[in-house]
Amino acid sequence: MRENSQPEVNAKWAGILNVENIPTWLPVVALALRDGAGRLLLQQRAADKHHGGLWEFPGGKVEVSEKPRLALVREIDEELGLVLDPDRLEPAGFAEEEGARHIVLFLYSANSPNAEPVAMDGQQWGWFQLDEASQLPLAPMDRELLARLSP
Ligand SMILES: Nc1nc2c([nH]c(=O)n2[C@H]2C[C@H](O)[C@@H](COP(=O)(O)OP(=O)(O)OP(=O)(O)O)O2)c(=O)[nH]1
Repeated sequence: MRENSQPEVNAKWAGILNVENIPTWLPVVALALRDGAGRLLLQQRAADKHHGGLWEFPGGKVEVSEKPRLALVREIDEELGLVLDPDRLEPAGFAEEEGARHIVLFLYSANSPNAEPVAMDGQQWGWFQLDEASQLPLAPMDRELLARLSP
């Protein structure tokens, strides 16, 4: 960028460049995976993490330069040993959480009648009908998204 002789103009550009370089929100992707009986796979967050002990859709943060659905394929492989086809992930809504970090959670859905998940991080997980899932202590965004899923 060419230096501008006016200091206030330089300061304005510096501000714009800062905004571009510092993310103001954290993109997270998660999966509403259903088995052959229409049950949802949910897992419990580790006690020492944000929303520790609460139940969530499996998934995680989207890394820089990673496309959302490929980030989800990576996370599901890492967490549950399941390899998904990115083309079979359907957008299923999103939710936002204000806080020290502003999180936007993008939910995708997929069906996998014969999935055999493995808890790669030793986390608790299970298949739940929608009414059973709503009885769990869920992370706030997950409760909101669960309510919007069709039966
Ligand atoms: N993966 C996932 N994360 C969720 C859900 N609901 C929800 O609030 N979150 C939050 C928890 C975390 O702050 C963030 C996702 O990060 P992550 O799953 O990679 O968790 P992490 O252990 O690396 O997170 P952290 O220790 O940095 O808090 O989104 C959900 O359904 N799935």
